[in-house]
Amino acid sequence: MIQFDAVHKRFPNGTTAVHDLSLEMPEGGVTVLVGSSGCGKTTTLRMVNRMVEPTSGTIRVGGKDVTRQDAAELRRSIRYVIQQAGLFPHRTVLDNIATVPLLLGFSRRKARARAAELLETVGLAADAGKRYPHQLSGGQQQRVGVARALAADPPVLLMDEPFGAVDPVVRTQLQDELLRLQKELSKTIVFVTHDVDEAVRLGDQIAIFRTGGHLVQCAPPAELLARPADDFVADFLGAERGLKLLSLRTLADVPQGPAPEAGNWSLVLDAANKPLYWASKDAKDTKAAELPVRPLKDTDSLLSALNESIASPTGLIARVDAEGALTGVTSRDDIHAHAGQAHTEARVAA
Ligand SMILES: Nc1ncnc2c1ncn2[C@@H]1O[C@H](COP(=O)(O)OP(=O)(O)OP(=O)(O)O)[C@@H](O)[C@H]1O
Repeated sequence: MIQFDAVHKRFPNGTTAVHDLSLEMPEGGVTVLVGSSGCGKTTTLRMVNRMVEPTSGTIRVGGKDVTRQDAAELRRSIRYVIQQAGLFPHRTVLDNIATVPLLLGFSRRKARARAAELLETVGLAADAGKRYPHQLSGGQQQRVGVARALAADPPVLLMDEPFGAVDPVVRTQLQDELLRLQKELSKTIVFVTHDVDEAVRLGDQIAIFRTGGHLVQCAPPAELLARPADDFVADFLGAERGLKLLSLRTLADVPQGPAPEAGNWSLVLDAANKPLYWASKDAKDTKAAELPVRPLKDTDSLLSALNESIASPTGLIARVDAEGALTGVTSRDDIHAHAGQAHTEARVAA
């Protein structure tokens, strides 16, 4: 657990970057810091491992006041991942990752073996290890950055806009990878981002700051979206807050029925019962004789389901199991009803 208790940071030029911050970041959870530019997110992050010293107040990691600990030692148990990955350009990827195990006293052979393992952990092919950072894409470099941070097996990871410099598709992949890793490793992660969707996706709790280093609200994503503390938070989360909330709910609880003949349309399956497309039985409708179907699994979100039900010519979504075989269909009305219920529940729980 990381605890901020009445922490204040005023820089020598008179700027107050963080104002009277009291905040708990639970062990093994992801706390995301968001807010407008210059609101003190990075300063907050950097105070955890003493890259910036607070002017007053106390920060404890695992119950220990950070100012009473040796800064170098502290930084070994708290790794820092930044946007451009911060790799050494003249060292191979493997050597970049092995840097930390070497510092920790591993032999060269063991350090490289550990680095090779980590390369695999973050989803990179073994041959990427022989390349130099500039020979990798931005997304791959970012994975190397994460692998290097994990090399010391630190209990705490500080991540400052780590996925800010990659395109949206790669960004989603990196977020998936982080969520997968986090399920296995349960690190205490503090993550700074400008992207509300990223915050909702990754955060166990989200702390929203406003200019002057004021914490406005800290809550789990569903609570924040259902009950923003004030207009600032509501504006920050955006007009589609309701839809964002649906991204947190899965289809698992939504009932499904057998695939009916839906008006002029029927769902065509292959031999393994996998949905292929919607087929029109109307001979005049030749232009739209076949329309694509995007089947969804129980783990898909209510937001994807809503989206798909709007796109579907029948208003029905096809539900499949892990192998992709049809399990049933769900109507747009059922999805709407569940979407409404998700909102009511979130408001009541908040
Ligand atoms: N070393 C410094 N000296 C003086 N002022 C600083 C220093 N570092 C940061 N600041 C100021 O403190 C405030 C908070 O900065 P910080 O970098 O923590 O904000 P941020 O929320 O991370 O911003 P961004 O989203 O733009 O990265 C800003 O007004 C910034 O200009």
